[in-house]
Amino acid sequence: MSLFTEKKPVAFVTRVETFSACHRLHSKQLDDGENKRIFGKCNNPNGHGHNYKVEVTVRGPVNAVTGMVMNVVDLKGIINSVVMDVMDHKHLDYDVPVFRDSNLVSTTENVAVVIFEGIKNHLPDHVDLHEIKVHETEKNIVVFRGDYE
Ligand SMILES: Nc1nc2c(c(=O)[nH]1)N=C([C@H](O)[C@H](O)COP(=O)(O)OP(=O)(O)OP(=O)(O)O)CN2
Ligand SMILES: [Zn+2]
Repeated sequence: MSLFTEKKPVAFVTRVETFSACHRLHSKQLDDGENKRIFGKCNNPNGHGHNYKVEVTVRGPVNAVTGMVMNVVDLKGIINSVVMDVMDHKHLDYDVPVFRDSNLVSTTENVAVVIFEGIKNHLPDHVDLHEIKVHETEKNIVVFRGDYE
């Protein structure tokens, strides 16, 4: 079988970016005691910071002419506008509208969901957003693939 003559290969492409941000785990839906009990030291009003690593993985057919699912330069531009411009060197709870103006707690789970929802509609029609992986620390990592219960 020769390449591309019978079936189009489908590939996954990942772009990695890092950003620095601070936050505090605190739910507006809970009182101070419950916040302290659930979030412990992470509820400290002074907040704390992380160097987040975000892996954005898209899935699509490899174009027979360009050899690409999509140009990673274009993917980088999308990540810059959705993630870097919005979250880098920011306080997630006070500076990022989706957290500031809602009841969302700035957990890594919610950061991953926010990034997924922000990126998915910017992709070309033939490309799907497969996965967002957010490393809050080297030990704490969350994956979101767009699944809802
Ligand atoms: N399910 C989640 N649990 C926690 C999250 C989260 O996003 N999702 N986040 C935190 C805190 O933000 C905290 O920064 C991480 O806590 P921790 O792992 O305790 O961080 P340390 O660096 O202190 O960990 P060490 O064990 O000392 O290395 C908490 N929970
Ligand atoms: Zn934290």
